Amino acid sequence: MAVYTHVPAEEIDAFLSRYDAGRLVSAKGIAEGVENSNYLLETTGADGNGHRYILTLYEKRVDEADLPFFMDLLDHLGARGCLVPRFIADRKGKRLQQLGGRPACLIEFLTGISLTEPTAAQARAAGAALGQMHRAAEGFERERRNALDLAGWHELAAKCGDHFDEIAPGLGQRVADELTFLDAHWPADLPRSVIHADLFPDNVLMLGDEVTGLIDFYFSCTDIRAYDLAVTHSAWVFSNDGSQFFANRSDALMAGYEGAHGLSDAERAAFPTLCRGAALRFLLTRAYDWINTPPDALVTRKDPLAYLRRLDFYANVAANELLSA
Ligand SMILES: Nc1ncnc2c1ncn2[C@@H]1O[C@H](COP(=O)(O)OP(=O)(O)OP(=O)(O)O)[C@@H](O)[C@H]1O
Ligand SMILES: N[C@@H](CCO)C(=O)O
Repeated sequence: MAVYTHVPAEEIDAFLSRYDAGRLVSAKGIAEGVENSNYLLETTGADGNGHRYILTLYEKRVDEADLPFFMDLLDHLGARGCLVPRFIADRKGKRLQQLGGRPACLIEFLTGISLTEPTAAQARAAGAALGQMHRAAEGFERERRNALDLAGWHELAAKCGDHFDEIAPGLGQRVADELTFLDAHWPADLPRSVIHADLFPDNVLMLGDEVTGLIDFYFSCTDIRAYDLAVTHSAWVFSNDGSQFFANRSDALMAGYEGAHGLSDAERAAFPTLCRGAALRFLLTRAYDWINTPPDALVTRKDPLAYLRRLDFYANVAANELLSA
């Protein structure tokens, strides 16, 4: 589920009256996602022909002060041909509103479905879309620190403290050892740019093998560009529980990215380490949520061990198994 804030239809209709968007026909809470409250709105449309929008109410992890960064980024990417949803302005030009006591935005609806089990062809298309996004991001001047960088992982690990071993015996020591490895090996001088930082299959809308939209930029930030590919790799090329690695998906994702953007020798050399960092990042956020979300909460907790398995894989794999020729 992801509707934390329930807003009556009359309030949504009144909210819509500030926009050239028509009147509300229906509002449905969207079950997918865990971070924010999302509604799919059907309206009569400004021209009476009917229109769909996404209404997002920002919950715990999105800081309202960051929203202008995300808005400017999606404007920049959209203007350069990326299929990303724009934030819609009301008649006074305002895009950030308040609704149900939360910061709220009306957002362009994109068609397509989120995948749960991508094929190799779909992984190739996702790799290409990420590469195109990185190209389109060139020249974007704004910066946002990645709160979930190596320093952030240390902070998160310290917050989980003794609770790691409640998830799996020995997990605390494994995380500590991995942080020691990454402190010693994390690359310092690779190209940086704005990155998506969470391009999981559920954040890529597709029709068949074609990407129709990249969504959920709420972790986007400035960091090592190839780390974005490592995050995407960790999310697209394993079974959900992390126990199986699919070489065909991995080769396709990497080939898709290389065709659209390319990797330097230094980025290729650092790629296995970047993947270890990506696996640790999601292991840590999932472990933190696991420890801090009651088992009977409405939201489904994501399994941290699915990312421990990926971490083990990346720590042992030969680099050439990850990098297509
Ligand atoms: N612009 C859009 N167009 C069409 N559907 C969208 C759009 N934005 C969101 N959705 C739908 O809403 C769902 C949840 O959106 P989103 O992933 O942004 O939520 P979230 O709570 O921020 O999620 P997450 O847990 O992935 O961080 C998506 O899986 C998708 O089905
Ligand atoms: N993509 C994240 C959750 C949302 O950021 C995960 O699967 O852990």
